[in-house]
Amino acid sequence: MDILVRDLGKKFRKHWVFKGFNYHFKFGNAYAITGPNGSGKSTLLQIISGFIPATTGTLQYKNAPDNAIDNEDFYKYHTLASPYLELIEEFTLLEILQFHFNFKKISNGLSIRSVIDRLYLEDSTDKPIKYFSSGMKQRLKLGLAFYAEVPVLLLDEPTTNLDEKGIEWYHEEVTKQQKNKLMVVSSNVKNEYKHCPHIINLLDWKKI
Ligand SMILES: Nc1ncnc2c1ncn2[C@@H]1O[C@H](COP(=O)(O)OP(=O)(O)OP(=O)(O)O)[C@@H](O)[C@H]1O
Repeated sequence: MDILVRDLGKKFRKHWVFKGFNYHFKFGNAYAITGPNGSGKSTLLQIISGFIPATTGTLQYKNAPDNAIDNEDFYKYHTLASPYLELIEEFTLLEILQFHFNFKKISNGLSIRSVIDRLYLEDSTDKPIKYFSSGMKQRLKLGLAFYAEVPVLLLDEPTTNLDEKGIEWYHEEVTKQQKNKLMVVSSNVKNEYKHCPHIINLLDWKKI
C-alpha cells in the first residue's frame, strides 16, 4: 500500500499547525516524522490514520498503482500505536488480545499465546490492563500494532516508557517488519527512528 498526501493542512481554531504538506509514502519503506514539541507530528499521524480530519488537502490510499481504496476502508489496512489511544482497562491481557485479533488478522504463524510470549507478559495473562505498569501498557500497544497482518504500521512516540529490554525488542521488530510494511514513526527521539531512511521535518511545513 502507498499513501499519497496532497496539499495537507491542519488548523486548530485560527492557528495553522502545518500547511501545504505533500508526500508519497511507499510500501516497503520506513519514514520518520520529526520536529520539535508542538510541530504537529502526532496531528499528522492521526490525520494519516483517519482518526482526525485535515483542514485542507487530500489523502489517497493505493493498494496497487491504479487501485485506490476508499478512505473509509483504510482502518482495515493499518494499525496505529499512539499515546492518544486508550486500552480497554477492564479487559485482561488475554481478553484484549482475543478481542483485537478478532477484528485484525493475527500475523502469519502467530497465536495469541506466542504474542504473549513475545511481549514477555506470560505472568500477566489474566491480569486486568488497569493494573499494568506504563511500560507494560506500551509494550501491549506496540504488540497489538506489530502482530496484525496489515500493510501499514503507524507508530507515535513508540518507545515512551519502555525499559532497555523493551527498546531492544522494539528495534528487533521494526527492523524485521520494515521490509514488509509501510511504516511511519512520529518522534523526536533519534533512537526510535534510527531505522528510518526517510526523515520528514515538519518545520519545513510550519506556517505562520
Ligand atoms: N484538539 C486540539 N485542539 C487544539 N489544538 C490542538 C489540538 N491537538 C493538537 N493541538 C495543537 O496542535 C499543535 C501540534 O500538536 P501535536 O501534538 O501534533 O505536536 P507534536 O509535534 O506531536 O508534539 P510533541 O512532540 O510534544 O508530542 C500544538 O500546538 C497543539 O497544542
